[in-house]
Amino acid sequence: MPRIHPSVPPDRLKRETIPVTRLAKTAQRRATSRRRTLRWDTVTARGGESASGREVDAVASPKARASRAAALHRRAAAAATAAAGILDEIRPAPADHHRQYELAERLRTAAALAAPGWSGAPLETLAVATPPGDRPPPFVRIGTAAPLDDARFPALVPLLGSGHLSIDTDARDPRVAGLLRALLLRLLAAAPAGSLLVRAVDATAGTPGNGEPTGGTFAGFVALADAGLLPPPAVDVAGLRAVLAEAEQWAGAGTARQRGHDRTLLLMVAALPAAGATDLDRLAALAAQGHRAGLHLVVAGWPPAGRAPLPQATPIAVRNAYALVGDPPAAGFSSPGTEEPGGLHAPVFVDEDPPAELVAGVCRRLARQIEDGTRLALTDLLPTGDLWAADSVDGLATMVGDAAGRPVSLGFTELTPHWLVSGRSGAGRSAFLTNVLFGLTARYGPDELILYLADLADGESFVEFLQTERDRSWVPQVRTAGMAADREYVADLVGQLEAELHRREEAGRRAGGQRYAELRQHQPLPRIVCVIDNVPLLLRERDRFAAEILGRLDALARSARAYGIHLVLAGEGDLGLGGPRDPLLGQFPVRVALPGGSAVLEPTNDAAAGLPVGTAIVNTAGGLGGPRGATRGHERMIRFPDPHEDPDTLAELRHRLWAGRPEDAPPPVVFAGFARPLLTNDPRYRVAVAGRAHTPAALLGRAVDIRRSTVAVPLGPAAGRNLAVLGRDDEAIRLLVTAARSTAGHHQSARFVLAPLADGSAGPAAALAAELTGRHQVETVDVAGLRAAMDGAEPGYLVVFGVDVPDAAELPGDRLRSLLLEGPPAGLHLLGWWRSAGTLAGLLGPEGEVDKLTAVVVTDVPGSRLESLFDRPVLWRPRPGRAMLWDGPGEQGTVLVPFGEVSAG
Ligand SMILES: Nc1ncnc2c1ncn2[C@@H]1O[C@H](COP(=O)(O)OP(=O)(O)OP(=O)(O)O)[C@@H](O)[C@H]1O
Repeated sequence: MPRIHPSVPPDRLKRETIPVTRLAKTAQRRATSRRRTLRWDTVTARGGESASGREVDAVASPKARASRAAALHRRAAAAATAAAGILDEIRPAPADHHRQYELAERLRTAAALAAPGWSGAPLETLAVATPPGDRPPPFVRIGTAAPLDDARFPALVPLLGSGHLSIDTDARDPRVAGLLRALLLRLLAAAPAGSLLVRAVDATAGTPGNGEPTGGTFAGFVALADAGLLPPPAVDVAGLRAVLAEAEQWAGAGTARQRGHDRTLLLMVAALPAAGATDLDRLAALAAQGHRAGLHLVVAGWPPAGRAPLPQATPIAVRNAYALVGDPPAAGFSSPGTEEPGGLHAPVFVDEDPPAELVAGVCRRLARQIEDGTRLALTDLLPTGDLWAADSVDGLATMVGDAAGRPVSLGFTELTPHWLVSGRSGAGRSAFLTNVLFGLTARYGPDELILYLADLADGESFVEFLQTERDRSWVPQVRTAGMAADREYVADLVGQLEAELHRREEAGRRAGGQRYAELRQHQPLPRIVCVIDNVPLLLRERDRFAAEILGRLDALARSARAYGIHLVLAGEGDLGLGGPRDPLLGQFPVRVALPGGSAVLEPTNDAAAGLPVGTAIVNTAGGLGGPRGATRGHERMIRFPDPHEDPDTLAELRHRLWAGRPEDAPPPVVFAGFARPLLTNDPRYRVAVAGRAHTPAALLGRAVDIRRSTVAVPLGPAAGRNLAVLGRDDEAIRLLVTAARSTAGHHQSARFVLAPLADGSAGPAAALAAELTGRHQVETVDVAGLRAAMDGAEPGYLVVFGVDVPDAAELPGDRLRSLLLEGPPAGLHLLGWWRSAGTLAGLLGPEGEVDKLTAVVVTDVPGSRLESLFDRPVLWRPRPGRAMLWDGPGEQGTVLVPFGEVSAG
């Protein structure tokens, strides 16, 4: 049985707390005698149980009896009011100063033992860093008891683990509000983080008649809401009922031990709303039972009119200057049997409002500790059993996070084939996608799942899935990955998916109209997931290219769903895909809104407003909302882990996946838009220098495509097999040099005539000559020498730096033209650099068709200036590190990354 001052027997406390002054003694005697009178009167008025009362009643008429009863009642009420006033003024006074001091000293010592630190020390001695105890505190301080002005001790009450507390005045009285805040702060700060959950009822909070929202009594504790420790208070009867229902569930679940956890639920009622009798009954019933099940109540404003004291509660009565503390449940401040229960015989000055910064600091500390303690890890989203245990015939599914403690799974099926993921930069989009991709690759093996990954934003993406310098492992389901990808890369990726879709449709048709699941019975047909991040960069230009790719995505999304091909489009805002009614969006029923990602939800759905990083709204009905507050079966708010928090786990998982790969599995083909390919590393160049290439070719760079194809201009014996490099920048000169160098790589020995006609070209030409000399015949010539070489028609390569410089005017156009046409069949090819499109276009015959004369690679000349050359609109926006090649009739052009500079040796 809990006692307030364990080292001091309660009867002693009572006996030794004696009135001190004569005046006080007299006052107390008067009060006692008045109290007796009052009791007699009250009994008479209620039941007429005195002998005299019964006699009078026997002879009087009912009317007279009624009016006498009313008079008695009025008298009794007046006497009660007067007595309360007098009692209020009387402070129980101690009798013997010396013993009072001694006793107070002993009680202080006892209190320090019973309620150390947060639960009992003066608030001004506590700081945010003051450590909590190792369990919720059984006693808590409510203020300072002062039997004498200078003999004080902490007033403690038993609460958690044993009973409740009621206060006769609610939090509209600022002293009560302060006491409640102090009490709550002490309890929360003293208990280990997360061991004490609080629910609050506060009719002073909410939006009162003036329309101004108020945070109410516990506004300062708001930081605990996100941590789930103290949700916003119930402000009305509906809220009260919800809290009561939760508390009843808690209490109904049995003792903490039976529930299997040792958390305590504290229900703080700061001010009751206009509750009905049933609500009050429920509250009283909870008090009667709850303390055995780890539910404790602090109810301010109890008892309401006509109600009994709160069961199992220590009552506090607030008076003008101090409070009176009644006996705790099942334990008096006096020894049982010695005297009638009378509570603590000393006035108590209740704790004042704690400093706001102390409250805020403690709440932040708790929220942080809870967050740290409940933070999810990537491993929480991974399967617990074997890797690759799932099959994808009916769809793919993976855990994407947790909603209120329950795992949330999201999938790719025919009904939910494609996803849109939106969030502002830094909102955890990569984190979310990384979780999803690892979740999938851990569940579905390479024969069940293939991944294509692309990110249009600058920077390294998806590196966790790819080989790096230090770690040569990779995730075997990944076929290709494009980082800092150009839009041409994405167009090629879409082309790859279109081709695969076509292949699957064809197979289905050939098999008599079979769909995916049936087709899989005869052939391996992994599901394909293609993730494209930063989609707005794909559509930024709003030109023909963007319109075309949107149309292709739409068509792909429509048909691919039935053939196991799935798209995840991610980025900021609405991803540039158009308004919510855009038909393309209809193909994407799954919407994931990260912080700042509301645009992928319906405009009226504000579920994603104010999300913190690490959370998302997952909606499987195209972003559709629903009535506010209603449960939405199609929508969840999830928390998800930051997978990069534990790089070791990521690396370990990648190694496990890699170790399980099929023997011949090639690593993913990686395109990094910010990197320069090197000629010496190029597979086609290596084949050439090994003497295994059939036709000589000028190698220019790597295409911006998913295969990273080498961009080559074959220089066979057909008319027009020449190369014109068009541009004014250094890139153009470098391209010419690379073309010559790579062509040389195809020959054991060949003849190269270098003509550095343009200013500044002598240096590159000399370097090239030095490189080629030894193995090849190299001549460096001027215009006259070039003309001679043209006329001589000896097989070889004419490498001309500046075909259209003024000096070269001596080269007649018709001679050049016939060289381009007739030279190659005779083994003489021109690799020439032009600075403007006009002179090159001047070589065209009346029928145009530049491809008959030469392949053209362009650097910094925009498409609008190329129309005269190609005789059609050309889509080319020059940009650093990129060039475009047209080789062949009607060619759309291939965007390439030219090889970087490095010696061919
Ligand atoms: N679940 C999470 N919980 C807490 N922090 C997270 C979580 N996920 C990501 N973060 C943090 O948020 C920051 C941004 O994460 P991430 O790189 O995934 O975002 P992003 O939206 O892809 O950003 P960007 O577009 O700028 O690359 C990182 O510092 C990361 O550590």
